[in-house]
Amino acid sequence: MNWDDATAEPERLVASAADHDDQAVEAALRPKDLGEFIGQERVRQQLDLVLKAARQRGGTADHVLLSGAPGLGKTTLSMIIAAEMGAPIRITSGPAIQHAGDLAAILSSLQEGEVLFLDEIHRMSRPAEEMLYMAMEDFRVDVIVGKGPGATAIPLELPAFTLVGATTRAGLLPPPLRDRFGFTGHMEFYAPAELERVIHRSAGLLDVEVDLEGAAEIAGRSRGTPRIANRLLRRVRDYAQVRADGVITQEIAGQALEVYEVDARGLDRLDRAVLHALLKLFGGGPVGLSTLAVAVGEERETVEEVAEPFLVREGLLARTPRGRVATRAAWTHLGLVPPQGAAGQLFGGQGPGGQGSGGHGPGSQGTGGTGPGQTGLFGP
Ligand SMILES: Nc1ncnc2c1ncn2[C@@H]1O[C@H](COP(=O)(O)OP(=O)(O)OP(=O)(O)O)[C@@H](O)[C@H]1O
Ligand SMILES: [Mg+2]
Repeated sequence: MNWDDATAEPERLVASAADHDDQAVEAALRPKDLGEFIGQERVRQQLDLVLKAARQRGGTADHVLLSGAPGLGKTTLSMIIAAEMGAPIRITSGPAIQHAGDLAAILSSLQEGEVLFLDEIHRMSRPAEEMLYMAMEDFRVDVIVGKGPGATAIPLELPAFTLVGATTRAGLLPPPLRDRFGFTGHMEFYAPAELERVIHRSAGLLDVEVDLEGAAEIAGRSRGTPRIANRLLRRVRDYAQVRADGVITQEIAGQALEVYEVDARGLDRLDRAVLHALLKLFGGGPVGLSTLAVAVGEERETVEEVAEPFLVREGLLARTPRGRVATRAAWTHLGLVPPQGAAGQLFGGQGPGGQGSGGHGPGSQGTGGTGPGQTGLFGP
């Protein structure tokens, strides 16, 4: 399999970016209004107020910026904003707008009150971005006609519109752009119980039967991401249909995801290969990224950008100035016992496996430290 670049990521069942198959079904699975949208309580409540207030005033809603990891529902929410405002929506993306002229053409063709959804807004070109500042603030743009000393700026009035910008990297937005949004919603990863609701809802729409434990099993492996939950549900459905009576139970979900190599915590083959190398070959680290990548037989970038973010988020791996280090939870997760004196065993991490103050665990011999991370390399 090819993990070499970002485009390879969707080949993974646990990739957070949409693949071809997702695109085909996502439209059908998208919640249509705020009431149907699961989780993200804070963003949902705040947005509800913003939209209700705008409706009461009979005006257009303030510009909205949505930030968060792929697959958490930014596109879905932008469509909901338009639906709640009873407004049409125009969808485009930062990379599609390379020239200011492209943006001017879109803006000038908007209807009054229309929602303009600008996905990956952090990837817009500079000149387009500058044009957007004025458009957002004054509903006006200056279109430059001609070149050099003869160029003139022709002011163009725009209809009032609501810009909904989406980005996976809010930090990459220039402050002047960020400041022009009236409301910023930061989307968080979903709790397992919320993902269970997503799965039950999607199962209903896909006409699949799933019981409570079956949904919980899939939710636990979905990395906090509705898109992954929906994808795993579809794969488990296949298995249930071919190998069983079509009903998704805990047992069926577990068996199916074992076939697809997605483990109980949502790690796939690549994630486990990285952890396995770190633990078995380097005693838990610290080890440099390049060395680790060679051991896994992958590119440095693949390990760093594809596997590590989730491992770090899960508290299984830590990036330290001395190199990559496995946490206690990593040893537990792979069912391994840390060797004596390994640095990795002294790094507690925050994972559920990182208990280790009791003095009887495999990693707590010796030094009398009261908790993980207090001795050895990472001690005071
Ligand atoms: N809160 C939610 N409730 C139910 N389903 C959801 C929710 N959020 C997302 N989904 C489902 O997850 C899938 C992905 O959502 P969406 O396309 O909105 O993500 P995104 O944040 O725009 O991702 P990307 O950054 O890749 O564009 C959709 O099929 C949608 O139905
Ligand atoms: Mg999207």
